[in-house]
Amino acid sequence: MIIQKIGIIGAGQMGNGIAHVMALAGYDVVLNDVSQEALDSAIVAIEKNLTRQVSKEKITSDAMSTAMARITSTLTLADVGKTDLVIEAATEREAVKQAIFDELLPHLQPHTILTSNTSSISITRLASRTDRPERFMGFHFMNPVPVMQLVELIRGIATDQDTYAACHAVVERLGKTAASAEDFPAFIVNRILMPMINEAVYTLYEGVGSVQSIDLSMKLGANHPMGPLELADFIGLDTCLAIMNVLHDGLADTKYRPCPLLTKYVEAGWLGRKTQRGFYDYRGETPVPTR
Ligand SMILES: CC(=O)CC(=O)SCCNC(=O)CCNC(=O)[C@H](O)C(C)(C)COP(=O)(O)OP(=O)(O)OC[C@H]1O[C@@H](n2cnc3c(N)ncnc32)[C@H](O)[C@@H]1OP(=O)(O)O
Ligand SMILES: NC(=O)C1=CN([C@@H]2O[C@H](COP(=O)(O)OP(=O)(O)OC[C@H]3O[C@@H](n4cnc5c(N)ncnc54)[C@H](OP(=O)(O)O)[C@@H]3O)[C@@H](O)[C@H]2O)C=CC1
Repeated sequence: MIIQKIGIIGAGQMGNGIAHVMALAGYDVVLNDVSQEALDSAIVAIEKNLTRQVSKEKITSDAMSTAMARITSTLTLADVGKTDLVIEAATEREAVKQAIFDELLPHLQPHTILTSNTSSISITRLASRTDRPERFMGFHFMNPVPVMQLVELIRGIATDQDTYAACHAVVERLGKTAASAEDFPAFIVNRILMPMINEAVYTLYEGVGSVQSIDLSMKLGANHPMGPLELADFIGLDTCLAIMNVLHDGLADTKYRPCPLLTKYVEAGWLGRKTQRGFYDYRGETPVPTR
């Protein structure tokens, strides 16, 4: 099947990154969110990130303006229904995603493929609540989307081969690489990455190291591009906690117990970069550790 028009639900850091790479690859994009403010900030972020690519001579300014012209934004989910492929990238809460699908389904064309960028939630369970489990799958980008090469593709129990092949072809047109993951809690990347981040928070909680020494150790001692606490702030502490809860509930093993300190930060609304405060405070010129 030919995919040309792509609907993206949720215009946060992932939604805007997905819109960016899709438009640059020549797809028409319809970007949806619940607030005009979120849509406006997404367009500003896409412009800024494309400009960065132009200044580094990765893309031409013509390619940038063509890509910007391919993106339309809307507050109405019905507009998203008129696309060939929908990628849901709203907040990592199952109830939020299910409510979106309930509202979207009556507007979808019969051929539309429905996918979720979820970091952890069961694709089979999300699909079972829709009218098209065979045309539903996980389409999991990594952050920052314009930079990271990988996309995890996750089949639910009912996903058919045509759907998988169509999504795989989109990943190839983006110039990215697909890895196939089975539908178990948090799939591959987050099954491995998130317990490491959670362990870094325990290391802080138990006083083994400060924010700075933990991040420095993993950057200089294990050659990670970002320390685990810096990365947690980058991903969003609410998203990290949500993923740990899915692992803990779904695999019923205490090794996935979210660190109480991670819960405390989320309860404080200190969600990392997106709220300007997390394990670091980003309100000044340079990030300052909060512990
Ligand atoms: C939670 C989940 O479900 C799954 C996940 O996504 S887990 C998170 C996965 N992501 C990671 O692990 C990211 C780890 N961090 C990194 O790889 C790097 O720190 C980073 C790529 C984010 C930034 O790298 P850096 O060297 O510190 O910064 P910087 O030099 O500014 O950026 C590197 C390149 O990316 C580009 N870049 C960074 N962010 C960008 C963006 N949003 N849009 C476009 N380009 C971007 C820069 O222009 C730069 O390009 P060049 O190499 O051509 O110069
Ligand atoms: N952060 C990361 O590193 C990664 C995240 N993901 C996944 O991508 C998804 C989005 O994450 P991320 O972009 O980081 O989150 P953000 O918090 O940055 O963005 C989520 C966006 O979804 C919006 N939203 C909430 N409810 C609805 C709704 N009913 N309809 C439309 N939009 C809605 C939010 O609006 P408001 O703010 O007003 O609530 C917000 O703008 C999650 O499933 C996450 O697990 C996947 C890979 C990496």
